[in-house]
Amino acid sequence: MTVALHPSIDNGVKQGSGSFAGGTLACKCTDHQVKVGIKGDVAHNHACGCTKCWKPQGATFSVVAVVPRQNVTVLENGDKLQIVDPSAVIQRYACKACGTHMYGRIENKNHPFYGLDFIHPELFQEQGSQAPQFAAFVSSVIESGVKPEQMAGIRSRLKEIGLEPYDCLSPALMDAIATHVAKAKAA
Ligand SMILES: N[C@@H](CCC(=O)N[C@@H](CSCO)C(=O)NCC(=O)O)C(=O)O
Ligand SMILES: [Zn+2]
Ligand SMILES: [Zn+2]
Repeated sequence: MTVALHPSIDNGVKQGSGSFAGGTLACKCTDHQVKVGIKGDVAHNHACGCTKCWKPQGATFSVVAVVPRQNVTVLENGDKLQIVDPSAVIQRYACKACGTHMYGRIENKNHPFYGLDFIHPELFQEQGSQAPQFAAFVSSVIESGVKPEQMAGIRSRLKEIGLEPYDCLSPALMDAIATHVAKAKAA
């Protein structure tokens, strides 16, 4: 049986249009949906195996990307949003009724990713946003109950669909973090 990763990539990774102008994220409620407007395309879209990123029912990975925080606007039913864990680096705003994470925000101005919000592109009502580029925090799925002996199959399936598996972030993002830290130390 094929390993299930996430419904939006289990049948293969669908490439983005390359000209996605933005759209609206909607939560899973059947009425009074929380809606969040996003300007422009997402960046660094990836499958994430960490325990903190929101996954739809039954998924092993989340699919999460970043956008500039000024490109994120709560459009409807923002009163249903609450921060999942105020002590986390990424403050994830979730719908109180259905649990869907609508956006995650970093408030620490010294964090390498300050200024970027984390969103889940599968919640777009529109098609064409950037496709996932890699898989991050792959070993972390064990923390959610995946057996270590399943990891070879999971990594193999990720590679098969074109998502290189990493146990932290991609080399490019890890380099960006290290560069930020080095500059902060030098200052
Ligand atoms: N093993 C841990 C890893 C959690 C973790 O460090 N997650 C990253 C990536 S989330 C999006 O890629 C992170 O930056 N977390 C900060 C936060 O979640 O606030 C686990 O699985 O929990
Ligand atoms: Zn909801
Ligand atoms: Zn994550």
